[in-house]
Amino acid sequence: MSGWVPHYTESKVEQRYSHFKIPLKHEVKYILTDIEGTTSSISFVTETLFPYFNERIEQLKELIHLPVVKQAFEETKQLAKELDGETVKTTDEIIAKLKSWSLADKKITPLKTLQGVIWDEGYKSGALKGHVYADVAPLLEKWTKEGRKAGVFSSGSIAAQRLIFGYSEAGDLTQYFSNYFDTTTGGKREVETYRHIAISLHMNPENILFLSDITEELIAAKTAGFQTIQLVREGNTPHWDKVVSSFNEVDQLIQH
Ligand SMILES: CSCCC(=O)C(=O)COP(=O)(O)O
Ligand SMILES: [Mg+2]
Repeated sequence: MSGWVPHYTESKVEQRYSHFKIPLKHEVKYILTDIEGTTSSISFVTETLFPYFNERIEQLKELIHLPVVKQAFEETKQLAKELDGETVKTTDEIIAKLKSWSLADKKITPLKTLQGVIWDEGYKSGALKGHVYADVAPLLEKWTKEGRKAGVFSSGSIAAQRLIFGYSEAGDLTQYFSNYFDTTTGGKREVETYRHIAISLHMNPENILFLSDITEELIAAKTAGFQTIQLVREGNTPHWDKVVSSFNEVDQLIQH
Protein backbone atom coordinates (compact mmCIF):
# COMPACT_ATOMS: atom_id res chain seq x y z
CA MET A 1 0.00 0.00 0.00
CA SER A 2 3.01 2.35 0.32
CA GLY A 3 2.90 5.19 -2.23
CA TRP A 4 -0.88 4.87 -2.63
CA VAL A 5 -2.45 8.25 -3.50
CA PRO A 6 -6.08 8.91 -2.51
CA HIS A 7 -7.24 10.04 -5.99
CA TYR A 8 -10.86 9.46 -5.01
CA THR A 9 -10.83 12.14 -2.27
CA GLU A 10 -9.00 14.69 -4.42
CA SER A 11 -11.34 14.29 -7.41
CA LYS A 12 -14.39 14.57 -5.16
CA VAL A 13 -13.09 17.88 -3.80
CA GLU A 14 -12.36 19.10 -7.31
CA GLN A 15 -15.85 18.08 -8.42
CA ARG A 16 -17.41 19.86 -5.47
CA TYR A 17 -15.68 23.14 -6.27
CA SER A 18 -15.52 22.87 -10.07
CA HIS A 19 -18.49 25.24 -10.56
CA PHE A 20 -16.31 27.98 -9.04
CA LYS A 21 -14.11 27.73 -12.12
CA ILE A 22 -16.76 28.18 -14.83
CA PRO A 23 -15.91 31.43 -16.67
CA LEU A 24 -18.24 34.39 -16.35
CA LYS A 25 -21.09 34.40 -18.89
CA HIS A 26 -20.89 37.98 -20.13
CA GLU A 27 -18.14 40.28 -21.29
CA VAL A 28 -16.62 42.22 -18.39
CA LYS A 29 -16.28 45.87 -19.35
CA TYR A 30 -16.15 47.28 -15.84
CA ILE A 31 -14.78 45.90 -12.57
CA LEU A 32 -16.36 47.37 -9.45
CA THR A 33 -14.49 46.44 -6.30
CA ASP A 34 -15.15 46.54 -2.59
CA ILE A 35 -12.18 47.42 -0.34
CA GLU A 36 -12.23 45.76 3.11
CA GLY A 37 -11.78 42.00 2.68
CA THR A 38 -11.42 42.33 -1.09
CA THR A 39 -8.52 44.60 -2.13
CA SER A 40 -7.33 45.12 1.42
CA SER A 41 -7.21 43.17 4.65
CA ILE A 42 -9.97 43.38 7.22
CA SER A 43 -7.29 43.66 9.91
CA PHE A 44 -5.84 46.84 8.35
CA VAL A 45 -9.27 48.48 8.59
CA THR A 46 -10.21 47.18 12.06
CA GLU A 47 -6.81 47.17 13.75
CA THR A 48 -5.15 50.20 12.15
CA LEU A 49 -7.66 52.59 10.54
CA PHE A 50 -10.50 52.42 13.06
CA PRO A 51 -8.23 52.75 16.15
CA TYR A 52 -6.39 55.63 14.43
CA PHE A 53 -9.72 57.45 14.18
CA ASN A 54 -10.94 56.49 17.67
CA GLU A 55 -7.72 57.73 19.31
CA ARG A 56 -7.92 61.09 17.51
CA ILE A 57 -11.68 61.70 17.47
CA GLU A 58 -11.34 64.65 19.92
CA GLN A 59 -9.37 66.51 17.20
CA LEU A 60 -12.68 67.01 15.40
CA LYS A 61 -13.50 69.70 17.97
CA GLU A 62 -10.74 71.85 16.44
CA LEU A 63 -12.02 71.22 12.92
CA ILE A 64 -15.63 72.38 13.37
CA HIS A 65 -14.89 75.41 11.18
CA LEU A 66 -14.53 73.04 8.19
CA PRO A 67 -17.86 72.82 6.29
CA VAL A 68 -17.45 69.04 5.87
CA VAL A 69 -17.16 68.58 9.65
CA LYS A 70 -19.97 71.02 10.45
CA GLN A 71 -22.32 69.20 8.07
CA ALA A 72 -21.35 65.74 9.37
CA PHE A 73 -22.04 66.91 12.95
CA GLU A 74 -25.52 68.11 11.91
CA GLU A 75 -26.19 64.76 10.19
CA THR A 76 -25.00 62.94 13.33
CA LYS A 77 -27.57 64.80 15.45
CA GLN A 78 -30.36 63.88 13.01
CA LEU A 79 -29.32 60.25 12.65
CA ALA A 80 -28.86 59.78 16.41
CA LYS A 81 -32.54 60.66 16.69
CA GLU A 82 -33.70 58.64 13.67
CA LEU A 83 -31.62 55.51 14.22
CA ASP A 84 -31.12 55.38 18.00
CA GLY A 85 -33.93 57.62 19.31
CA GLU A 86 -31.36 59.77 21.11
CA THR A 87 -31.22 63.54 21.49
CA VAL A 88 -27.66 64.64 20.86
CA LYS A 89 -26.91 68.38 21.15
CA THR A 90 -23.48 69.36 22.44
CA THR A 91 -20.16 68.76 20.70
CA ASP A 92 -19.15 66.32 23.43
CA GLU A 93 -22.39 64.37 22.92
CA ILE A 94 -21.84 64.31 19.15
CA ILE A 95 -18.29 63.01 19.60
CA ALA A 96 -19.51 60.35 22.06
CA LYS A 97 -22.19 59.23 19.58
CA LEU A 98 -19.68 59.04 16.74
CA LYS A 99 -17.29 57.03 18.90
CA SER A 100 -19.98 54.52 19.85
CA TRP A 101 -20.86 54.07 16.16
CA SER A 102 -17.20 53.69 15.26
CA LEU A 103 -16.60 51.06 17.95
CA ALA A 104 -19.66 49.16 16.67
CA ASP A 105 -18.38 49.45 13.04
CA LYS A 106 -21.57 51.20 11.90
CA LYS A 107 -21.60 52.16 8.23
CA ILE A 108 -23.27 55.53 8.88
CA THR A 109 -22.44 58.26 6.34
CA PRO A 110 -21.34 61.14 8.69
CA LEU A 111 -19.14 58.73 10.66
CA LYS A 112 -17.51 57.47 7.44
CA THR A 113 -17.00 61.08 6.28
CA LEU A 114 -15.30 62.07 9.54
CA GLN A 115 -13.11 58.95 9.59
CA GLY A 116 -11.87 60.11 6.18
CA VAL A 117 -11.11 63.59 7.58
CA ILE A 118 -8.94 62.14 10.38
CA TRP A 119 -7.23 59.56 8.13
CA ASP A 120 -6.31 62.33 5.67
CA GLU A 121 -3.67 63.69 8.05
CA GLY A 122 -2.47 60.13 8.81
CA TYR A 123 -1.86 59.21 5.18
CA LYS A 124 -0.36 62.58 4.27
CA SER A 125 2.05 62.55 7.24
CA GLY A 126 3.18 59.02 6.38
CA ALA A 127 1.74 57.52 9.60
CA LEU A 128 -0.68 55.41 7.51
CA LYS A 129 0.00 53.39 4.35
CA GLY A 130 -2.95 51.74 2.67
CA HIS A 131 -2.79 47.95 2.71
CA VAL A 132 -3.54 46.25 -0.61
CA TYR A 133 -2.95 42.59 -1.38
CA ALA A 134 0.03 41.95 -3.68
CA ASP A 135 -2.17 40.63 -6.50
CA VAL A 136 -4.29 43.80 -6.75
CA ALA A 137 -2.07 46.38 -8.51
CA PRO A 138 -0.77 44.07 -11.29
CA LEU A 139 -4.29 42.96 -12.23
CA LEU A 140 -5.71 46.50 -12.14
CA GLU A 141 -2.93 47.45 -14.52
CA LYS A 142 -3.63 44.44 -16.79
CA TRP A 143 -7.38 45.09 -16.92
CA THR A 144 -6.85 48.77 -17.66
CA LYS A 145 -4.45 47.88 -20.50
CA GLU A 146 -7.10 45.52 -21.89
CA GLY A 147 -9.48 48.48 -22.13
CA ARG A 148 -11.64 47.63 -19.13
CA LYS A 149 -12.56 50.26 -16.58
CA ALA A 150 -12.48 49.88 -12.82
CA GLY A 151 -14.23 51.58 -9.93
CA VAL A 152 -14.57 51.33 -6.18
CA PHE A 153 -17.66 50.78 -4.04
CA SER A 154 -17.01 50.89 -0.32
CA SER A 155 -18.74 52.00 2.87
CA GLY A 156 -15.65 54.15 3.43
CA SER A 157 -16.17 57.70 2.12
CA ILE A 158 -14.97 58.56 -1.37
CA ALA A 159 -12.26 60.75 0.20
CA ALA A 160 -11.14 57.75 2.31
CA GLN A 161 -11.15 55.49 -0.77
CA ARG A 162 -8.88 57.91 -2.63
CA LEU A 163 -6.54 57.95 0.37
CA ILE A 164 -6.18 54.17 0.84
CA PHE A 165 -5.39 53.71 -2.85
CA GLY A 166 -3.50 57.00 -3.31
CA TYR A 167 -1.15 56.26 -0.41
CA SER A 168 -1.04 52.47 -0.74
CA GLU A 169 1.85 50.13 -0.04
CA ALA A 170 1.87 49.47 -3.81
CA GLY A 171 2.09 53.18 -4.68
CA ASP A 172 -0.60 55.43 -6.11
CA LEU A 173 -3.32 53.16 -7.52
CA THR A 174 -5.91 55.90 -8.12
CA GLN A 175 -4.79 56.00 -11.76
CA TYR A 176 -6.68 52.72 -12.30
CA PHE A 177 -10.06 53.89 -11.00
CA SER A 178 -12.52 55.92 -13.07
CA ASN A 179 -15.27 56.13 -10.44
CA TYR A 180 -15.77 55.95 -6.69
CA PHE A 181 -19.06 55.14 -4.94
CA ASP A 182 -19.86 55.25 -1.22
CA THR A 183 -22.94 55.15 1.03
CA THR A 184 -24.14 58.49 -0.36
CA THR A 185 -25.26 56.41 -3.38
CA GLY A 186 -26.99 53.89 -1.09
CA GLY A 187 -26.41 50.91 1.18
CA LYS A 188 -24.16 48.14 -0.05
CA ARG A 189 -26.79 45.50 0.70
CA GLU A 190 -29.56 47.26 -1.28
CA VAL A 191 -30.38 46.25 -4.85
CA GLU A 192 -31.42 49.80 -5.76
CA THR A 193 -27.89 51.08 -5.06
CA TYR A 194 -26.41 48.81 -7.74
CA ARG A 195 -29.11 49.89 -10.20
CA HIS A 196 -28.11 53.53 -9.55
CA ILE A 197 -24.45 52.66 -10.07
CA ALA A 198 -25.13 50.95 -13.42
CA ILE A 199 -27.22 53.91 -14.57
CA SER A 200 -24.59 56.44 -13.55
CA LEU A 201 -21.93 54.40 -15.40
CA HIS A 202 -24.19 54.17 -18.51
CA MET A 203 -23.55 50.44 -18.60
CA ASN A 204 -25.57 47.25 -18.84
CA PRO A 205 -25.42 45.65 -15.37
CA GLU A 206 -24.34 42.33 -16.92
CA ASN A 207 -21.12 43.94 -18.19
CA ILE A 208 -20.18 45.04 -14.67
CA LEU A 209 -18.32 42.58 -12.44
CA PHE A 210 -18.71 43.26 -8.72
CA LEU A 211 -16.06 41.88 -6.34
CA SER A 212 -16.76 41.60 -2.62
CA ASP A 213 -16.19 39.40 0.41
CA ILE A 214 -19.73 39.87 1.76
CA THR A 215 -22.54 37.58 0.58
CA GLU A 216 -25.34 40.13 1.22
CA GLU A 217 -23.57 42.64 -1.04
CA LEU A 218 -23.13 40.01 -3.75
CA ILE A 219 -26.82 39.07 -3.53
CA ALA A 220 -27.86 42.72 -3.99
CA ALA A 221 -25.50 43.23 -6.94
CA LYS A 222 -26.55 39.95 -8.59
CA THR A 223 -30.22 40.85 -8.18
CA ALA A 224 -29.49 44.12 -10.01
CA GLY A 225 -28.02 42.04 -12.87
CA PHE A 226 -24.31 42.43 -12.13
CA GLN A 227 -21.87 39.55 -12.53
CA THR A 228 -20.38 38.73 -9.14
CA ILE A 229 -17.39 36.96 -7.59
CA GLN A 230 -16.64 36.49 -3.91
CA LEU A 231 -13.11 37.16 -2.70
CA VAL A 232 -12.08 34.89 0.14
CA ARG A 233 -8.99 36.34 1.76
CA GLU A 234 -7.68 35.17 5.14
CA GLY A 235 -10.30 34.82 7.84
CA ASN A 236 -13.29 34.54 5.48
CA THR A 237 -15.24 31.48 4.32
CA PRO A 238 -16.72 30.80 0.88
CA HIS A 239 -20.46 31.44 0.55
CA TRP A 240 -21.08 32.08 -3.13
CA ASP A 241 -21.33 30.33 -6.50
CA LYS A 242 -18.10 31.95 -7.73
CA VAL A 243 -15.31 32.10 -5.18
CA VAL A 244 -11.65 33.06 -5.62
CA SER A 245 -8.78 33.94 -3.32
CA SER A 246 -6.97 36.51 -5.49
CA PHE A 247 -7.38 38.93 -8.38
CA ASN A 248 -5.30 36.49 -10.50
CA GLU A 249 -8.11 33.98 -10.11
CA VAL A 250 -10.68 36.65 -10.98
CA ASP A 251 -8.76 37.20 -14.21
CA GLN A 252 -9.00 33.48 -15.03
CA LEU A 253 -12.81 33.69 -14.86
CA ILE A 254 -13.02 36.69 -17.19
CA GLN A 255 -13.49 35.71 -20.83
CA HIS A 256 -10.61 37.05 -22.94
C1 LIG B 1 -12.00 53.39 2.50
S1 LIG B 1 -10.99 52.34 3.46
C2 LIG B 1 -11.88 52.08 4.92
C3 LIG B 1 -13.00 51.16 4.71
C4 LIG B 1 -14.10 51.39 5.66
O1 LIG B 1 -14.17 52.41 6.34
C5 LIG B 1 -15.11 50.40 5.77
O2 LIG B 1 -16.07 50.59 6.51
C6 LIG B 1 -15.01 49.16 4.97
O3 LIG B 1 -16.10 49.01 4.20
P1 LIG B 1 -16.11 48.11 2.86
O4 LIG B 1 -17.41 48.49 2.27
O5 LIG B 1 -14.93 48.46 2.02
O6 LIG B 1 -16.10 46.67 3.27
MG1 LIG C 1 -15.82 44.14 2.20
